[in-house]
Parts: sequence; C-alpha cells; structure tokens
Amino acid sequence: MEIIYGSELSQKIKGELKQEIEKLQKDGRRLPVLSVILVGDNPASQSYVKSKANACTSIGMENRTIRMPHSTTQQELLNEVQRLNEDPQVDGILVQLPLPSHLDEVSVVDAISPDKDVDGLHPVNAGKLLTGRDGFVPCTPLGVMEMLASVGYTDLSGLNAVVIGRSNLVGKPLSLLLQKQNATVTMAHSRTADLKALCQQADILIAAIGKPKKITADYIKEGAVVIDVGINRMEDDKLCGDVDFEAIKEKAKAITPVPKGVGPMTVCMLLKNTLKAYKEHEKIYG
Ligand SMILES: Nc1nc2c(c(=O)[nH]1)N[C@@H](CN(C=O)c1ccc(C(=O)N[C@@H](CCC(=O)O)C(=O)O)cc1)CN2
Repeated sequence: MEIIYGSELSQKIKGELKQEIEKLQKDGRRLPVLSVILVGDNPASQSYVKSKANACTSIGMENRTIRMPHSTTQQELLNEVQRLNEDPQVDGILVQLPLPSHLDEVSVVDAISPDKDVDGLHPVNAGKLLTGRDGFVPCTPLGVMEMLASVGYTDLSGLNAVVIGRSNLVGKPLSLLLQKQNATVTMAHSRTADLKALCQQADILIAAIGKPKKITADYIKEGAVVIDVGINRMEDDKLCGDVDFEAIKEKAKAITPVPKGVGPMTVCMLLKNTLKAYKEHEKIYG
C-alpha cells in the first residue's frame, strides 16, 4: 500500500512554480498577484488564508490578504470584489468560504471577474469545465487529479470511480474531471441508497462527506485507490478525514492521509491557477 502525501507532492509542484516565477523576476517582468478576501474571524478560515499567504511567499508570488470584519455588508463585499476586478495588478481573486451567514455566497462568487476567478467557482468557469473548454477549475479537484496521476492513474479507462459528495467546490467538478480521464463515474451523496455496496464497486473512491471516519474497511474494494477530502476537527483538537485510515490502509492500493493529504494540494493548485491567470492577463495586457 502506498500513502500519497499531498504535503510532499505539493512541495515538488511548488518548486516548479517557483522556478517559473524566478524566471519572470530575472526577465524584469511584473510578478503574479493573488488577492484573498477573508470576512469575519472563523478560526479555520483564518488558518487557511494564512497558509495561502505563506505558500505565495514561498514561491515568490505576491499575496494581498484583505481582512473584513464580520459586520461587513453584502454591498461592501461586492464593492471590494469590484475594486479587485478593476485593479490591473491583481491576477487572481479568492473569497474564502464559508462566508458569515448574513452574506450571500452565490452573488459574491458571481461578482468575481471570470478571468480572475482562480477558485473556478464562477458559473462561466463551471460551464467551461462542463463543456470541456479551458477555464479555471476548483483547486481541490485539481489537487486530487494530481494525486491520482502521481500513482500512475492518468487514463482511467475501464475504472469505476465513486465520488461521495456533490458540492460545487469538490464533488461536481471532480466527477467531471474523472469522466474526462475516461473513468465511469458515480456521484453519491447523503441520500444514496446502499452507499456501502456502491463503494465496494469503486476502483477509485473519493470521500468528501464531512463525516469523520464514515468510510470503514468494509466499504473498500481490495486494491482501490482511496482519496480522503474530509477535514474534520475532533474534540481532542486533532484532525481526521472521512475515511478510517488505519482500518483501510492495508486493503487499499494507495490512500491519502489527513492531515498532509489533499489539503496542501488545494493550496498548491491555487498557486498554479494564479500563475495561469497571470499568463492570460499578460497575454492580453502585458
Ligand atoms: N474559496 C474557497 N474556500 C474554501 C476552499 C476553497 O478551495 N476555496 N477550500 C476549503 C478550505 N481550504 C482552502 O481554502 C483548505 C483546507 C485545508 C487545507 C490544509 O492544508 N489542511 C491541512 C491541515 C490544516 C490544519 O491543521 O488545520 C491538511 O489537510 O494537512 C488547506 C486549505 C474550504 N474553503
């Protein structure tokens, strides 16, 4: 059994991105800029935003984190997004989710310019993914595909993939990416009948349910690749995934841990998307 460490794979990819940025610097070019908006004081979001800023710094990318108070109104947030849309120095914009409950996430995401939407959540980018065109793809699904590729899973012809979870951030885009690589994909969710029987057919199992250790060994087909997208904080403050890692690890061909699995890949793919946004931006205005 192989453990796929996102913490290690992301370091390798960040090294490649850093080299590209060093080349820009050497050529005296403008450097890519990522702007992250954080509203409120959710501790997990604060920590994710900090790791995004650190990741930018580590590869020489500029990060502009904009912290707005919990009391921010919808209009104030929309105004900030609009200001960043119009700022020619900003290549990528990300609004950290979830937003406080008084704010409407959908209209905020819709307000981000699609060519700066490095989270890939704008309907233009979602539509591009659906129709097989080039656009921005959400970072977690991109990271999962890199993890699969790292264990030789690129052409998925003849393989059954089961994705548990149907969110816009993970389940829906990931199902499309797996299908694009020729997997036969089933999307499962909380209302799926006999989830266990379905998972037992999966050559590739993706768990994005948000329920700690829900996927036990009896859900797993011998030799499956298991990707755990869940990040659940337990009462003892430790993190655990949606998959019972210890119980499954000997049955799976490859498995991702939590922490140090998919999470670091999400941040790494954000850097990759921002560099892509920068290159497009420079092609048009540079
Ligand atoms: N606008 C967005 N909001 C959110 C996204 C997103 O992709 N776009 N994803 C998640 C949170 N997230 C990034 O924003 C994220 C989650 C986890 C990690 C990570 O590296 N986790 C570590 C553990 C960290 C810890 O100790 O708490 C790991 O798994 O090893 C990075 C980013 C929701 N919001």
